[in-house]
Amino acid sequence: MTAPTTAPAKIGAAAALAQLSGWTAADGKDAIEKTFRFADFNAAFGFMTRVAIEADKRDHHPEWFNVYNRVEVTLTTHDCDGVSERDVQLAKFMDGIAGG
Ligand SMILES: C[C@H](O)[C@H](O)[C@H]1CNC2=NC(N)=NC(=O)C2=N1
Repeated sequence: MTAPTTAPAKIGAAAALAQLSGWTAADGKDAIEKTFRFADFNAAFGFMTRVAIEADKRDHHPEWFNVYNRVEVTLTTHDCDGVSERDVQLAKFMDGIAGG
């Protein structure tokens, strides 16, 4: 794990969504959300495992909820109490490995 040394700048959900596809703004807090669907639990959990390893390397972790083949993800940055570029980068990583 590599801890970031400076707090990230808050860019807000709208600025993040302008750089992403399939993500939406969360209700009630500055965060972005996406629901990923996979062929089965094995594929969903494989995705979560790959994301978990990368997220820990980045010291930037998702909120998520999994049932069978569905993974609901919420990204926000606690360190700036809103969406930062770190969320955009993690969202792009997830999109890149999710396929489809
Ligand atoms: C101490 C540790 O570096 C911080 O709490 C990290 C951990 N993971 C994190 N994850 C997210 N999503 N936002 C953060 O601000 C954050 N901060």
